[in-house]
Amino acid sequence: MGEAPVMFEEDLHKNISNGTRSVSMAYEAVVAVANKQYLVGSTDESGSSIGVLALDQTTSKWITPVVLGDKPKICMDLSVIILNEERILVIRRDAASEDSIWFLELNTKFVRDQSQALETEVVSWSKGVIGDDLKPVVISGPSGVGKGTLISKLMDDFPTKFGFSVSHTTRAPRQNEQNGVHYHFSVRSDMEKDIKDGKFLEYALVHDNLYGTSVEAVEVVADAGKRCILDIDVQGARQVRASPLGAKFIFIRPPSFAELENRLRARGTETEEQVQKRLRNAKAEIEQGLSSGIFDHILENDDLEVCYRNLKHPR
Ligand SMILES: Nc1ncnc2c1ncn2[C@@H]1O[C@H](COP(=O)(O)OP(=O)(O)OP(=O)(O)O)[C@@H](O)[C@H]1O
Ligand SMILES: Nc1nc2c(ncn2[C@@H]2O[C@H](COP(=O)(O)O)[C@@H](O)[C@H]2O)c(=O)[nH]1
Repeated sequence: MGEAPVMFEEDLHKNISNGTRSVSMAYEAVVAVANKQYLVGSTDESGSSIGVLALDQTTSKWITPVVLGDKPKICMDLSVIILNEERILVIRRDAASEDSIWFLELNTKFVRDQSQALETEVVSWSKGVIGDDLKPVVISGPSGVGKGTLISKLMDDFPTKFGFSVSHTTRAPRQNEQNGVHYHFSVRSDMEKDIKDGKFLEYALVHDNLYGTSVEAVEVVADAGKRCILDIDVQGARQVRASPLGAKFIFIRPPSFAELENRLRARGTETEEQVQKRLRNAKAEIEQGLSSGIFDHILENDDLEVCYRNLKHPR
C-alpha cells in the first residue's frame, strides 16, 4: 500500500482529467493495489454514494470504473485497509455500526468476470454483515417444486424479517401476478441494456425467457433492514455464489419426478408445450442442484409443512 504519492496529494480536491472527462473528489482515501492506484471518496458525479476512481500506473490514465453492488453513502470520515490484492475494507467512521463496514472488490474473480462481460473496468461493493442473520437466502429448485409456496409462507409468517427480491423477467404475467410485486415485467431490449450497464447482480435465460435480479431489488430489501430472499434458477445461483453477496444457498428437490409433473400440471399456469419444456429443464436443474456444490442445504419438498419447518431451521 504505502503512502499517497505526491501526485495524489496535489490532486486532492482538484479536478482530475482522464482525457475525456473531469471529476473532482473530496474526503478520499488512496490505496495502491496491483498496478493501479484507487481513490475512494465523494465525487461530484457519484451523487449520494462514495465514488471510486482508478489510475492505471502503466498507462498513467484515469479510469472511472463501473461500480457494481449496493453502494455506501458518502461520509466525511473514512478509512481504507487493503485486505489483499483482491479487495479492500472501507470503514465509514461517521456511520452507525451496522452501516460502517464495507468491502470494495477490485480484482476478485467476480470482478474479473464482470469486467470481461461488460468490456470495461469494474469494481464491486458489498456491505459487511455482522452475524449471519441478515445474509440473503437464495432458493432454487425446478419449476413446480414449491419454491414460491414456501417463500409465501415465510413472508406471511415473518413479514418484518424477510423481504422478497422482485426479479425482472421478459415472460408474460400470469393471471393475478402484479407488476412490481411478483416480478418487474420487462421488455427484453430494456433488460439487455440494463444488464450491459451493470445493473444486474445475476441473470439467466430460463425456459426461453430472460430473468434477472437487479442490484436495486436486493438493495430495497436490505435498506428496509430485512433479510433478502431470492427465488432464482441454478444458473443464477451459480452467479450469486461467485458474487460478493455472501448469501446462503438452499435447493428444493421434489420427492419424485412424477410428483413434480403433477404439481406443475395441477398449477395450471402453463400450456402443455411450456410444461414439457419446464419438465425437460427440470432434469438438468435437479442434476446440477444435487451435484454442483453450490448449495448449503438440500431440502425435499414432500410434505409441505415438514419442508417449511426445515426451511426455517435448516440442519
Ligand atoms: N409439498 C407440496 N405438496 C403438494 N403440492 C405442493 C407442495 N408444494 C407446493 N405445491 C403446489 O405445487 C404447485 C407449484 O408450486 P410453486 O408455484 O410454489 O412452485 P415453484 O417452485 O415456485 O415454481 P416456479 O419455479 O415455476 O415458479 C402449486 O400449485 C403449489 O400449491
Ligand atoms: N436466474 C434467475 N432465475 C429466476 C429469477 N426469477 C425467477 N427465476 C426462476 O425462473 C424460473 C421460472 O419462474 P416462473 O415464475 O416463470 O415460474 C424459476 O425456477 C425461478 O426460480 C431471476 O431473477 N434470476
